[in-house]
Amino acid sequence: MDTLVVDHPLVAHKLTALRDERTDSPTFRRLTDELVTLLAYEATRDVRVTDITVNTPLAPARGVRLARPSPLVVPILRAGLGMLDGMTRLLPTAEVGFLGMIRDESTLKAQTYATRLPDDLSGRQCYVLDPMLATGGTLAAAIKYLFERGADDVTAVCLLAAPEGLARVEEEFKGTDLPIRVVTAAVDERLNEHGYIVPGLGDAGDRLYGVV
Ligand SMILES: O=P(O)(O)OC[C@H]1O[C@H](OP(=O)(O)OP(=O)(O)O)[C@H](O)[C@@H]1O
Ligand SMILES: O=c1cc[nH]c(=O)[nH]1
Ligand SMILES: [Mg+2]
Repeated sequence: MDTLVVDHPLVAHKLTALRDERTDSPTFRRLTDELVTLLAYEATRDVRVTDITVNTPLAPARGVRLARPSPLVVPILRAGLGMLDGMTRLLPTAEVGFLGMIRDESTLKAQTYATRLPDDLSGRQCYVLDPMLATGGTLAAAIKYLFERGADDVTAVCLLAAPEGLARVEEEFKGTDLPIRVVTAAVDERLNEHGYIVPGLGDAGDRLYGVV
């Protein structure tokens, strides 16, 4: 598994504002959207393209277009929804599939409560969106699900990751040669006793959409 921490002053600036407990929901949603666009630029560095030629008003020019089948973007509900627009702004022709997952806050185990994805993901490049990679249980289950359906390349785009979560995902897929990448704005210090990322930014879903 490859991990890329996007080192850029604009990313750091927006992430700092996102962490601030005084940031309200509308601002949190806007900052998430802006941050994802910056992360998506790095996350799509290996997006597959096909060589094509177009005619300019002067002459033929060689270039590329996104290869088919188009990439599949998979936000993990609920918090991952806050990242969808920022990602599809860069990949407007991508298809979007949905995975609804929630972590049981007493056992910290992830449960899947909704799936809406193509059955056959053979040959698909997938981009999983979830702001928080904490224990890694949610992301590991999501990646497993996509590979079981035939995906051959998965990139996860996160806002924050914990070292424990990165180690867990790495461990789960150790010994396989499945291409997995995690792109994140930062790797924080640790998890606390409740499985929250410290210093983190709190509960991303609640900060985006309110406490339910
Ligand atoms: O790495 P893990 O320990 O599995 O935790 C991370 C998960 O927790 C959060 O979702 P949550 O379960 O709070 O659902 P929500 O998006 O509906 O708030 C977050 O968005 C991840 O999906
Ligand atoms: O820090 C954390 C951990 C899990 N889920 C969140 O939203 N935040
Ligand atoms: Mg939540």
